[in-house]
Amino acid sequence: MEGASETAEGRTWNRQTTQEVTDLFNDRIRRSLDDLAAVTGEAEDVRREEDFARGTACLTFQDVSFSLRSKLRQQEPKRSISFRTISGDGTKQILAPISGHYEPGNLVALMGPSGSGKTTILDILAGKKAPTKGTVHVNGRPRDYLWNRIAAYVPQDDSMFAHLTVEEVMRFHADLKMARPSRVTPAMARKQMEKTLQVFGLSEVRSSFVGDPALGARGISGGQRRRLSVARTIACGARIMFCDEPTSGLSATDAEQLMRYMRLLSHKYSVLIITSIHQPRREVARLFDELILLTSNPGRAVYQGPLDRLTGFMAEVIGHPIPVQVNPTDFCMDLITPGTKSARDQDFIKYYDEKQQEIINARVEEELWKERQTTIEILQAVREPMRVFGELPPLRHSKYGVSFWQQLKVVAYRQIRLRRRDKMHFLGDLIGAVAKAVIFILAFYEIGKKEAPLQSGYFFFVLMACSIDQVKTMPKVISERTIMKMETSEALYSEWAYIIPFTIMSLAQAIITHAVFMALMWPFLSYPASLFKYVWFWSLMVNIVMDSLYLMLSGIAKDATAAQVMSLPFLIIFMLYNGFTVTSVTCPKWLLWAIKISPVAYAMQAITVAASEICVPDGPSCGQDGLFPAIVAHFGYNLRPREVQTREALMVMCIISLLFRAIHVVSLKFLNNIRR
Ligand SMILES: Nc1ncnc2c1ncn2[C@@H]1O[C@H](COP(=O)(O)OP(=O)(O)OP(=O)(O)O)[C@@H](O)[C@H]1O
Repeated sequence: MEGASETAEGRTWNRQTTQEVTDLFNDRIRRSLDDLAAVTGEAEDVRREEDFARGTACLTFQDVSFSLRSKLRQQEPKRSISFRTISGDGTKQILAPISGHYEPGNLVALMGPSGSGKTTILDILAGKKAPTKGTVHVNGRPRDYLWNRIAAYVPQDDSMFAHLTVEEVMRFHADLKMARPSRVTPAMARKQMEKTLQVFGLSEVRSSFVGDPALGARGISGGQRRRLSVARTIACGARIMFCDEPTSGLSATDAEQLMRYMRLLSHKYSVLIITSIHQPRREVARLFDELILLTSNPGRAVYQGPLDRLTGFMAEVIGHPIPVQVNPTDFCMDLITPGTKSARDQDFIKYYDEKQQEIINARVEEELWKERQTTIEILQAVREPMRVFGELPPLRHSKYGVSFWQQLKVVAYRQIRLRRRDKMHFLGDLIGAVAKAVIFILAFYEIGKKEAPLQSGYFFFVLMACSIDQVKTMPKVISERTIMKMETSEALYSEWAYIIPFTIMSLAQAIITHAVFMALMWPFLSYPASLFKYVWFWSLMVNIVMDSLYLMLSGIAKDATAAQVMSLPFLIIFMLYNGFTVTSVTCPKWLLWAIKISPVAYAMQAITVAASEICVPDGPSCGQDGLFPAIVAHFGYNLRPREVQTREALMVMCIISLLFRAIHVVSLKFLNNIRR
């Protein structure tokens, strides 16, 4: 198919039979694997596939730097601070200005000692972190809203849902990033995914759960998680990829296989891949085309250029020829790591500042003026060869690869699956509801036959139990949030596609478990059935409002401990000013607002008033002592007509709940972003 006219071929191919399309597709898959076997790191080891190497993107960055406001200045004596890292205005330089230009079809290694700013520069180039100064351009233009459609990022930590299989993780990403041509059947897509899994050595574990050692959920190994993290990103078909230490935790053989595939990808399809890596062995190092060497204190570039020129550079410029039997990257790292016995970082810096920087700056200036494809043109070009396999949906002018409905469908389906799989989550809730019901039955058995004041105590404790019921969900919601943040920062889906199904499902779960609690407990209380709807409804309302509170805090807080601490003032106000222990009669006037916003107070009032009407001396067993009217008066529940009270209670509870949920949405969108 190489070299043919795209439109002519496109028309011809579209007239092909389904069998021919399938054969073509399978042939491509097979050839990819054959090509991988040929990757050696020699020049021309990989042949560029012209048809599928369209839509190319180069990356240019100019004087990119990153600094932080430093607290060290106030804490440490001035002499102990390196003059190079803390400037006069108290900022700490993490990354000194660096410029560069990288062409498509290159595999670029980013190396440097720990803390030299490799992650920082990757984050800046990938658009995860704003630089303090400097600009990043793609094809000579600032990155636009379509950036995440052509770029992908593999972070250092592999945050994934424990209860998804390897295959499902892969499919989730592909379904949200790639539009599938009409004649590519699910079976064909699966075959392609299997190829990727095979390349990454994951075929054997394709049906295994990812797992999470922190949660005690068994799953694939750490190295397999790392490979999956890279594989799912690669499967998204990005034109520029950033990988933060993709080989960490991998065996030498696995690391080599991974980097060989990256070389294949970059050379065959003209993808630009920039990856940080810690001292690769010789066989891996030779797979890279370009090298960016950084040193630390502060992080700064000391060499930028082709990797195969490193040996000459070391001998001629630095005056340290690389011994034949020594790994060149190990040798370099020893020299550029400040503070070591063999450190020659100052020689590197001197040469870089005096000679190399000027050449790089001139190149960057020149490249920025060249006319290249816009992002939308890149996306159009990438689609063209795909027409071989059928029609594609219209190109979306959006940062997301698929429509909102498709995002919603894929994300909701995953959430349903996770809830179904994470049996302990739902079952735990159900068991909790049953246990709570048993405790209440033991404590309040036939409470309906007892004195009215004791019955008020029962109402109060039901509401208390419903108030703190959902507090346990916060740690889980926060850990899910981290994954969601990671995924939305990659523009896999919008926050709404996560929030809508999440809200519906957590609400449904709360309603079901609350109903179980109430239904189990009620028959043992000797209350008339007519009171059930009031106790059930108002305690459910309290449950829902408090659930919104915990969700809001889970969106705002940095971690679960912070969320629990932040919940205390709310719990004190809502649960102390509850119209029972503190009533509108006993409360100081200036604190009446606390009762006015407490959902527990409204629910307590509504249930007691309903009980006073149902539980009368001549009526059902409850309230035979005739004390309910006195209790209603004592707590000041009779100050306004019941309809007004009900309307006000519903309004306040709905407003508070909506307010909390709105803050939850805003915080999910804007707070706790990944690496900003
Ligand atoms: N937001 C931040 N707040 C505080 N310190 C930061 C921040 N970002 C970066 N740093 C500091 O900047 C330095 C460089 O960090 P970075 O993670 O980029 O280094 P690295 O080369 O990737 O390190 P490693 O190889 O250990 O992953 C480190 O000392 C780090 O603590």
